[in-house]
Amino acid sequence: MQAVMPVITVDGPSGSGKGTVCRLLAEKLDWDVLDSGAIYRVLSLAAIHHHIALDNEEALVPLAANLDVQFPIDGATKKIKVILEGEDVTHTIRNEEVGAAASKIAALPRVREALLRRQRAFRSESGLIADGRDMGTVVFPNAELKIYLTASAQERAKRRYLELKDKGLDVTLDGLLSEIEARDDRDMNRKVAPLVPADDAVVVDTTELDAEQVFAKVITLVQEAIAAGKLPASS
Ligand SMILES: Nc1ncnc2c1ncn2[C@@H]1O[C@H](COP(=O)(O)OP(=O)(O)O)[C@@H](O)[C@H]1O
Ligand SMILES: Nc1ccn([C@H]2C[C@H](O)[C@@H](COP(=O)(O)OP(=O)(O)O)O2)c(=O)n1
Repeated sequence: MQAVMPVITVDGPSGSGKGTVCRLLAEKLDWDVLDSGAIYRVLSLAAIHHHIALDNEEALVPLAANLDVQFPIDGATKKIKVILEGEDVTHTIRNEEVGAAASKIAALPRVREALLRRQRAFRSESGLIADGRDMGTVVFPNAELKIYLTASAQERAKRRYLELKDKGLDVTLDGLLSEIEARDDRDMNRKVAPLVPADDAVVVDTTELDAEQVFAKVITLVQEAIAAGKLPASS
C-alpha cells in the first residue's frame, strides 16, 4: 500500500508572501506545490471567456467540474505554466482584475465543492506544499504542518505595487490597497471556507520581515515538526 505523503499548508491573504515561501520550500524539500489560487483564477478567466456571470453558480459548477487546465513545467525556465483550454494564461491570470473575479466565484459553495477533488489530487509521491485560503481548514485538514502568513494591508499593497510596476503595469498604491481590502473582506467573510487560520496553524506576521527572514522562520517550523515526529526526517 502506498504511504500517504505529507502535506504542508500555507494559507493567508493576498500579498502575505505565500507563493514566494511555497516556491522556496518546494525547491528546498523537492516537493510539489498546489497553487490553489491559480485554479480559482483560471476558472474565473474561463467564466469571462465563456460569458458566464461571476455569480451564476448553476453555470459555474459544470465549468469548474470540467475545467480544461494543465500545469506543465516550462522546459526552459523550469517554472510552472498555466494552460487553459490549450491557451497559455500563465501571465494573464496574475492581474488584479482576475484576482478580484476569482475571489467572487470563490464565494460560491458549490463551485468550491466542485474543485475539491481536483485540489486533493495534487497530493503527490514526494510531499505537497499547498498554497491558498482554506488549505489547512478544508482541503487538507490533516496536514502535518499548517502555516498561516499574514501582514498589514498597507505592506501587502506595497508589495503588490512593486511587483506589478516591475511588470510594467499601470497601477497605483491606493488602487491596490482598496482592491486588497475588498478581497480580504470577501475572502474572510464568505459563508463557506472563509479565510481564517486553522486552529492548529502557526501564524507568522510577515509585515516587518523580508522574504528571506520569512523563509528562515518557515524552515525552523519544518525542523520543529520533524523533531516532533510530525514530518518524516527525510523532509
Ligand atoms: N516578506 C516579504 N517582504 C517583502 N516582499 C515580499 C515578501 N514576500 C513576498 N514578497 C513579494 O511580495 C509580492 C507578493 O508575494 P507573493 O508571494 O506573491 O504573495 P501571495 O502569494 O501571498 O499573494 C511578490 O512580489 C513577492 O516577491
Ligand atoms: N484556496 C483558495 C485559493 C484562492 N481563493 C480565492 C480567493 C482569492 O482572493 C483568489 C485568488 O487567490 P490567489 O491565492 O491567487 O491570490 P493572491 O496571489 O494571494 O493574491 O482566489 C480561495 O477562495 N481559496
